[in-house]
Amino acid sequence: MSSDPTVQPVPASVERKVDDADTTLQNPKWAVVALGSNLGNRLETLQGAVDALEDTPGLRVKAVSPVYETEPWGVEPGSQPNYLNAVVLVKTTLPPVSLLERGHAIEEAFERVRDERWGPRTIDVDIVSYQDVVSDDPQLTLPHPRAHERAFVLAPWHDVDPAAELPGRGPVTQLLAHVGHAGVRPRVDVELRLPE
Ligand SMILES: Nc1ncnc2c1ncn2[C@@H]1O[C@H](COP(=O)(O)OP(=O)(O)OP(=O)(O)O)[C@@H](O)[C@H]1O
Ligand SMILES: Nc1nc2c(c(=O)[nH]1)N=C(CO)CN2
Repeated sequence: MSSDPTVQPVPASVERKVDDADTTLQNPKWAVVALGSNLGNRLETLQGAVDALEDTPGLRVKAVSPVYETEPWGVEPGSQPNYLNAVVLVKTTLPPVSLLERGHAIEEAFERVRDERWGPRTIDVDIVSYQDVVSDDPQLTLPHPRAHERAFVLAPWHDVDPAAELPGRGPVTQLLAHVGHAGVRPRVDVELRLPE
């Protein structure tokens, strides 16, 4: 019994939202993040992005792939410098859109300039997949709509998780066998550190 007029009942919709948030916080999800750089000190920038991801509240970097030297995909051959690419496996309590926002903030921190489609960039942070979420929202399409055709994503991902599957597309092993390794080669002379 409450006679205090300032105590309002909590609406069921608010209770549900709080419960959902609690469930998310107790239930970290796996996500796969692809990193690419073809301007500036590419390796330093990739490491900076890995460290910035790890510095994110609610996110832990669980695995960092080998680094690949890759030919620019989707543009005129020779029109851009080669990329360094890598893939990072993370466990996070952030919802997908917050993970995307964090990726954009990291791109901004590295002064990425967006002018042309698939233009050269200091850093690109793409959300390849978020658990088994499938979404065709253009702001955040999951899995990434072009990941299945990109050896520069599939090869490093396969290295850190050979049993991985791309939701709706199938096992990464099969997708990689289909696209082949042309234009991507492991850079065994360099590596990214898994933050401590
Ligand atoms: N899975 C995703 N990961 C990252 N961005 C996404 C994703 N799905 C949709 N987007 C949207 O795509 C927009 C453009 O992203 P970006 O500039 O990184 O594209 P891009 O890297 O040049 O090309 P691509 O999308 O082919 O990798 C972003 O602002 C973002 O809202
Ligand atoms: N090799 C390579 N090519 C690309 C890359 C990339 O990361 N690596 N990213 C692109 C836009 O996301 C377009 N083309």
